[in-house]
Amino acid sequence: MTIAVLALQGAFIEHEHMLQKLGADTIELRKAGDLQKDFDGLILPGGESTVQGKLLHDLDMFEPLKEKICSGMPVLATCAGMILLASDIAGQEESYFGTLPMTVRRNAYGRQLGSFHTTANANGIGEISMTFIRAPYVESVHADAAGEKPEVLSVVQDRIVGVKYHNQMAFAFHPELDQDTKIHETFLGMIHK
Ligand SMILES: NC(=O)CC[C@H](N)C(=O)O
Repeated sequence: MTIAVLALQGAFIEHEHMLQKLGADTIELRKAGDLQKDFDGLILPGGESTVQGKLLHDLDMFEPLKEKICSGMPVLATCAGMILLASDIAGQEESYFGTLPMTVRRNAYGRQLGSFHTTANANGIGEISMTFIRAPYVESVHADAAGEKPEVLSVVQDRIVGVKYHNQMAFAFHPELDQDTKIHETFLGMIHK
């Protein structure tokens, strides 16, 4: 099983290490040509969504990646990655892939509480440790054209921080920075080879 990790900016190496620990092969997506390679799942890491969004367009990777997500490629998105998937970003005109019907709010915990650590439950995954770094949260999940809403997986401080919608799973925190491999294991379980 080969997982492609978007490696333009941010915390991608940590995802690769975690996947390798679980026995998956990894490749890095750095340029449009890398999208020709064979892979079974995609990771959109944390970092800075505005920078990642701009690079995706500049490098002509945006449309082909969006197509893969729309055609069912399993995706695990963390933090900035979650912002890239959201159909709506509060207070901001621009959105990116827009494949996950929800409104996210960026840098939503204020300056003082920009980074924090907690432990909470994620439905179907279990109790996990969560590291938030200038994290977004999900303000609301929306019904799609078929009337279906993303499943809320996790809530911290009354805010939605984990969702699943068909092939897309997104978290506001950084599971790759903790020892716990449960989220990555669950993601690999979404891939049927
Ligand atoms: N740790 C992160 O990925 C932070 C996300 C970042 N604040 C953004 O808006 O893109």
